Amino acid sequence: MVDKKLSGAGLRGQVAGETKLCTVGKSGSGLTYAGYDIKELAEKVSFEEVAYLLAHGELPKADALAAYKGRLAKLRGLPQSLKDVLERIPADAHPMDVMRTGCSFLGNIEPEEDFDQADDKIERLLAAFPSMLLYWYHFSHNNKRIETDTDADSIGAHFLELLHGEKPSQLHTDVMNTSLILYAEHEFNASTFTARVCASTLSDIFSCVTGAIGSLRGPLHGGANEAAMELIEDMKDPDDAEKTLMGMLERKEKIMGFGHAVYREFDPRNDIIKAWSEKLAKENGDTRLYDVSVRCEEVMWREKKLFPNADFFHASAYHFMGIPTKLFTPIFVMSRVTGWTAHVKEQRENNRIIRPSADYVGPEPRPVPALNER
Ligand SMILES: CC(=O)SCCNC(=O)CCNC(=O)[C@H](O)C(C)(C)COP(=O)(O)OP(=O)(O)OC[C@H]1O[C@@H](n2cnc3c(N)ncnc32)[C@H](O)[C@@H]1OP(=O)(O)O
Ligand SMILES: O=C([O-])CC(=O)C(=O)O
Repeated sequence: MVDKKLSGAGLRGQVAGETKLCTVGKSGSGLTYAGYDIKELAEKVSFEEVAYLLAHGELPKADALAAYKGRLAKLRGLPQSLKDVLERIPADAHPMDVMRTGCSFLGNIEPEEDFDQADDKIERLLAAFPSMLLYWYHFSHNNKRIETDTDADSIGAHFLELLHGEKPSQLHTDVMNTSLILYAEHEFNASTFTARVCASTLSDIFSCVTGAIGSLRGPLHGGANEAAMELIEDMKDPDDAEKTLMGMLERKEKIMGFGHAVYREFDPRNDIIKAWSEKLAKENGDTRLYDVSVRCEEVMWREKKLFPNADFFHASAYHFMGIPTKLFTPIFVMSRVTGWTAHVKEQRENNRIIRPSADYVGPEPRPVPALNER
């Protein structure tokens, strides 16, 4: 991977701390979790193994994995007071706001009272996020109070089963597994940095994750998968896609799902999710969304040397699995909570409060005028 000139505003290229968790754009395919290449992880392991790796530094042995999955499965239920809160959130709320409120409320009723409870709280959040999201979704949209316990063997399958009310196919289970792996961790991205700043004040883990959800919500970060879907859904065919994009580029509009703050030539997660999107398109028997996405990729590279990031082909892949667009970014939360919380633990292990400085560009010192003189 070619080194990108990283400088300028947005703290770009500045080292803000150390991590053992992840490298972005350094070597090989450009993304590793605890030394493991993302491509190999996506091919060989489950999301739960990646979650364990991020929480504990090593991949689990078979018995540790079985115990971990067993614990997660038992933590899927929601307390009545949390269900009551979720029932008060209107159907037109953004589901990312539901995740943020759900996380924050759980921190009230099951608080982290001591840092040695961190692993238990991380497992609780990981297990409860899909339940929170879909309990709210079905109540607010279908007036239905769903049972959030399932016997699904994975978080991805649990999510799909709660969403659709039936067991997912193997293909859909595999796509969700890969998607959750791809989104799990990404060094000092904006939401993770938010979590680390919060952790550096020695705050509790629910506060760190609640803040991170707020940062992920924006369209320049996790919200781009939804924005990408809104872009491609109206494109009739590849030629229409090309025409739309050329117009947007001419008007200097941002194309969501393209570009990256660190990668320069490609995002290593793109090829992986793109391949799954193609498989899903074929299974669906309607490849329009996949075909227009491929044309968008070609046009953006030809015109601007911009490439799809992890979010772009996730849009079509999720759509093919019948996932409503507004639930796309919350799936990112269900996954990235593993990375965020691993960073919180890492920050706590070697902490100094994060407190940078600013260049002052305001007025020179001046006297305060009286109210009637302003
Ligand atoms: C999982 C994730 O969070 S991945 C990121 C998801 N976000 C998106 O997809 C939103 C669209 N993309 C973007 O806004 C940006 O590429 C970001 C926020 C991801 C990175 O921002 P930066 O690091 O500032 O981008 P970078 O320095 O590479 O930008 C270089 C130039 O390309 C332009 N550019 C970058 N991305 C895009 C895009 N998607 N569409 C159009 N132009 C773009 C920038 O405006 C900039 O032009 P300028 O120098 O004339 O201002
Ligand atoms: O690293 C970033 O800036 C954004 C990103 O791709 C991620 O968080 O997955």
